[in-house]
Formats: sequence, C-alpha cells, structure tokens
Amino acid sequence: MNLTFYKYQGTGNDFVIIDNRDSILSKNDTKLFARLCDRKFGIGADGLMLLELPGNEEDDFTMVYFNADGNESTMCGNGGRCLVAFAAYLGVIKDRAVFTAIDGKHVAEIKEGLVYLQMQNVSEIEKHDSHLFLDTGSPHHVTMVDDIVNYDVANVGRKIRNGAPYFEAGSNVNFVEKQNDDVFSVRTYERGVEDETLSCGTGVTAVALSMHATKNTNKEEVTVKTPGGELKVTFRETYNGYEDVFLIGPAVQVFKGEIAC
Ligand SMILES: N[C@H](CCC[C@H](N)C(=O)O)C(=O)O
Repeated sequence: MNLTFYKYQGTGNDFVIIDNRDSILSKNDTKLFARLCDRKFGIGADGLMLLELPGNEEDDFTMVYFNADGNESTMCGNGGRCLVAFAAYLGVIKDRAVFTAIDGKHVAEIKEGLVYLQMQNVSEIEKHDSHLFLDTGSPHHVTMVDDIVNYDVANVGRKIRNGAPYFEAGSNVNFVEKQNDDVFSVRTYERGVEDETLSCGTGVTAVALSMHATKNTNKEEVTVKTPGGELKVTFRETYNGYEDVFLIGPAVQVFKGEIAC
C-alpha cells in the first residue's frame, strides 16, 4: 500500500507524522515505524507520530508518539508542537488545540508563527551532587558542563543513559551551559534515538525548570539555545513545584510524501 506521510521539524528535532484518524496503521507496527524513521532505508526521523481521533468530547485529537527505534514512548515536546501545527494544516483546529498524549491532557496555541504547548506540571525535582532528575512528560537527567560546544555528548550521554540508576528503561541526558541569567545552551542525548538530537522539547523544559530550582536563574521565562534552534520556556513556581509550564517555538512542515509499505 502507498502511505501518505508528512515530515515536520521543531528546532531540528524531526518527525514523520501520519494522519491515522481512519486507523489505517496499527499502533503495534514497531518494525514499520522503525523503518520509516531509518535515515538510510526509510524517510528518516528522530520519531514518528500518529494523529488519532479524540477519545472524548473535549479533545480535538489524540497524539501517539514512537521513538526512532519504533517503540511507543513517553511525551515528546517538540513532537507535540509539530502535531499541533499539523492539525492546523489539516483544518482539524484553527489556532488552539486540546489533545491527549501518553502523559495526559495538553492545551496549545499557535501565535505569531510559534506554537505554545502547555507541558504537565512538575512537582518533583531530584537534586543530586552532579545532576538533577525530573520528569517533564519524559525522564530527564540534567547536568551542567563547561565548553558545551566541544562536549562529548554522544559518548558521555550514552554511558549515563545506560548506567545506574537508569539501565534498560533509560533516561534522556541533557548537558547545559549557562550563558546569562535567563539564557542557557543545551545539548541532549535522546533515549530511543540513542544519539544526540538537535533539540529535545521535554529536555529543554527540564533544563529551564532545573536552572530555576537551583537558582541559576530567578526568571520565570527562560531562553534555551539548542543546536537546532531557540526555544522559550515559561512557568510559574508554586508551593507545589512548577505549573503553567509552556514550551514555545517554531514547528515547520518540511515536505509531504508517499512511501510504499
Ligand atoms: N526520546 C524521548 C521522547 C521524545 C522526547 C523529545 N523528542 C522531545 O521533544 O521531548 C524519550 O523516549 O523519553
């Protein structure tokens, strides 16, 4: 069969997106999803998303996310922003969306060409000697480094992702360097891609909250520079952690295509 797909990127984190509202694809087709994400034998992407029908009255659609290894995974922040842009392109929404992903309900808005995606509240941030750990819809290990441009993200990231206490389940690994009191540079080793990606939305969100929690910033609007582009994270510190967390940035349709599968 010929499958129509759309290629999107959000600050260089790239995705295959399929309109699966008529359920042509089964969510168990791990082998197919891995092949579609393969950069030599397929389309090539960090992940793949299915746009599915909403599961309740309130939602506009449902998001299902798969890592490049073909396995369904936890929340993808850049992917969520791209899926909102795709839903607008299809006319499923105008400029506001309510949708459900694996980590729960999300609202989003498209304003001046940027997608504002509300992330889940974060009430727990583990502070360790050399790093922080938190879940922003996906698990994130955050550690501060110097000279981030020359840092060996792939090898050091792979060791941390596979080592204690993460092991097989793993974690995404973010390396961050402070630029000034509200600008940080981040490079991320992404679980399920098993390599550095140009940007990781839930990772950027984790870094922004971590920098506030460790008093590396006292601002509640933080700019995060990634190799794939610039994102903003806004949030509100409450007695219960962080709420009203928004990941803000561009989401671009690169091309539409068909592939035999
Ligand atoms: N690879 C991540 C999911 C995608 C996260 C990333 N692409 C983002 O933008 O949040 C994981 O398995 O935890």
